[in-house]
Amino acid sequence: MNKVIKIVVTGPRGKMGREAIRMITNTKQFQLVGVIDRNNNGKGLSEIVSMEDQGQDCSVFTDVNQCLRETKPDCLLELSVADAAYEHALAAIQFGVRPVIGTTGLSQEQLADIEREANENKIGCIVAPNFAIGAVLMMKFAEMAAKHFPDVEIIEMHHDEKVDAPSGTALKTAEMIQRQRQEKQQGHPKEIEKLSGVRGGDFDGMKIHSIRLPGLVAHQQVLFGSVGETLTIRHDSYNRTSFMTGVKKAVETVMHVDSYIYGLENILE
Ligand SMILES: NC(=O)C1=CN([C@@H]2O[C@H](COP(=O)(O)OP(=O)(O)OC[C@H]3O[C@@H](n4cnc5c(N)ncnc54)[C@H](OP(=O)(O)O)[C@@H]3O)[C@@H](O)[C@H]2O)C=CC1
Ligand SMILES: O=C(O)C1=N[C@H](C(=O)O)C[C@H](O)C1
Repeated sequence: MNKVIKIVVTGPRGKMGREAIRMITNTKQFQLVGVIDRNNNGKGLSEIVSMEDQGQDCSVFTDVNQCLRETKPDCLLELSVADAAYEHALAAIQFGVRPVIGTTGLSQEQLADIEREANENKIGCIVAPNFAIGAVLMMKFAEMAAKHFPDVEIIEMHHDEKVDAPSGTALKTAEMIQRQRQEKQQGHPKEIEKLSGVRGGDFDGMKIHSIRLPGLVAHQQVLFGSVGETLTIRHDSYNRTSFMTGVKKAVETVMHVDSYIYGLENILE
């Protein structure tokens, strides 16, 4: 019989935190042992979120070290904001707890620190800018296409409560495309922006555009252009259950690895 995986979730009142708690509660081999919330220290989870369809109650902690010391989890599922995620992940590694980080917006330096600490301490750690399987495929397909189409623009579209722009997915997509694409500065060399920012953000010569609107969840198009043709690769998350298959896979996998992994594509068969 598989051992039960004990999990601490950060950001439990958030959109992803609530969805993840629901998934954990409904997964036999997972056990929610604590949550980390910047408010509500000492309360019970049922006092801060609706437990309608959720069975497991647990304690709420504000201090990450106290939480990890008292609950002794196997895995910390990080779903809050970048700076808190950085602090939580480093603390988890020090306690021998494996982080699964879905939070986006961490700097390259923050990610490099987490990678170094995980590898030096031989603690499994998975950072996944997007847990949706379709989004991972979109990124892989875009990487394949970039070999043949060096002209590319990324348009990511999210709900207007999102704090980081561009999205973690857009950045990861650009990084994957960069690995295959021959170096190119796109557009007209004498292009003039008559309205500042109108051409989007520049990532190694390709453009990323971020749209924020109520009604959206998480969507991305990768557009490639060539002579007389375009190719559009698009993914849509219509709700946050779309991320849960990937979260589950990452939590299961992190228990069997002893180093840092960046991107869900590296753990999918
Ligand atoms: N990898 C993936 O597939 C996905 C990743 N995400 C990422 O997950 C993260 C969370 O997204 P989402 O749930 O939509 O966001 P929400 O804003 O709904 O939730 C964020 C949670 O983090 C808490 N929080 C905010 N600031 C801090 C802080 N300084 N310390 C501790 N906790 C804090 C908030 O509490 P409070 O109410 O007190 O502010 C809230 O509970 C984002 O980075 C998002 O980009 C989202 C979807 C999918
Ligand atoms: O904030 C979100 O909602 C999402 N964030 C992640 C990102 O920044 O890419 C993943 C997904 O796009 C939803």
